[in-house]
Amino acid sequence: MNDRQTIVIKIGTSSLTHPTTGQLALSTIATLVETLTQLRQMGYRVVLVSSGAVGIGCSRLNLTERPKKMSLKQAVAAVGQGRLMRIYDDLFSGLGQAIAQILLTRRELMDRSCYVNAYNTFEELFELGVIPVVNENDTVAVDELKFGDNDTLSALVASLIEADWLFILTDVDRLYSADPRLFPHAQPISLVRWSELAQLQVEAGSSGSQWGTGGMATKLAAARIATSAGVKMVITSGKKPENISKILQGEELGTQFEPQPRTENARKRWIAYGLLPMGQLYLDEGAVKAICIGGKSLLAAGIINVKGDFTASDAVQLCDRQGNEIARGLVNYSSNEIERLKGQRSEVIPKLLGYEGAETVIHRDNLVILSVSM
Ligand SMILES: Nc1ncnc2c1ncn2[C@@H]1O[C@H](COP(=O)(O)OP(=O)(O)O)[C@@H](O)[C@H]1O
Ligand SMILES: N[C@@H](CCC(=O)OP(=O)(O)O)C(=O)O
Repeated sequence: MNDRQTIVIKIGTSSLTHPTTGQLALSTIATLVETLTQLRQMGYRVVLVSSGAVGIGCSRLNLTERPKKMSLKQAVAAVGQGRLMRIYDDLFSGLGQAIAQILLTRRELMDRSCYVNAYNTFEELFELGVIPVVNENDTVAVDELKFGDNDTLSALVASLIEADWLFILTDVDRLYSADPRLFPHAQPISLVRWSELAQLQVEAGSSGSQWGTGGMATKLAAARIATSAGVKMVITSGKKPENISKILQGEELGTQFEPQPRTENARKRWIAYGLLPMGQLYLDEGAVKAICIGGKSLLAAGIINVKGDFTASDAVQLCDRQGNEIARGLVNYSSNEIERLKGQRSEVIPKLLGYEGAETVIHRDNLVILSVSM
């Protein structure tokens, strides 16, 4: 019973194309389309995040390796994205399923009004019975504003639309203790509990093919984002898209990542995952306990170090003394001001800054806990 659950499916280049020739894996794509159409008809709200623009663009232009120069990669992606959507629209249309193209850059998720607008657009598409097909807008995404990989993009989209599931389809059947291509005795991992994820130790090497980008490291980063936002994430084989339906029916396939209970509202999720942090604040043990356990605001007295160059209202990462990220938040002061305030009691802020500023460095309403490293 899905009671209109929302599922996001990400499929990587390594599943969409042949690892050596770069040719399209048409049977895999067709099975994926059939599976997603069936799920949509069952009442699920379905989003497909699809890589492949660069890989398919290379194939179309007879390039034998993935471009390295940014401008060439963007040009090749522009060629491939059109063909990718043509392939999807031909197959989905054959089953009577309408699709939409959504191209995103980090910028769209950083601006609060854009974040809300993107959420509303997805909601309208779901009401129309459409399956959105999402990719990074490679043609315009510049380095400092790229998601970089579609594992991260898919996790941020799943958080944005408050998805119940995120399926990451790749060219291995699950996460292993090390790359099974290189370590034949690597141990399969079937379940990762929320409390284990922060300390999970695996050899998460790079991509298994020249066409992939993320490798397993970006999939673990995606798992941290998704599960923190209350989304259950599964890594499973892209060669068997039908596994999605089996997993939704309770079969324990692939690697399943347990989500933390969804407690944060949309605004706090935007703070935690939509914004790019512009710096770091390092806290002493008392401050970590106050914000993680006590749910309190961050005061200057608990700050031991500041890194980065940011202004008031920017997003920053909050780290413990060892540098482990524990939270994110919107600051009330610039990095230069916090450098002067750190370690000081709130009463002396007006004297130190020469004006009556906020009593807190980050108010608890603008603070999102990501993990508790006590
Ligand atoms: N610990 C690990 N467990 C499983 N696969 C791993 C691990 N470390 C590295 N890999 C490699 O990651 C690859 C999947 O990443 P990638 O090639 O980027 O796929 P995609 O294109 O689907 O994102 C696998 O083919 C595998 O070779
Ligand atoms: N936007 C890029 C995505 C790159 C990417 O993340 O690829 P992959 O690691 O195969 O999921 C493309 O479409 O090629």
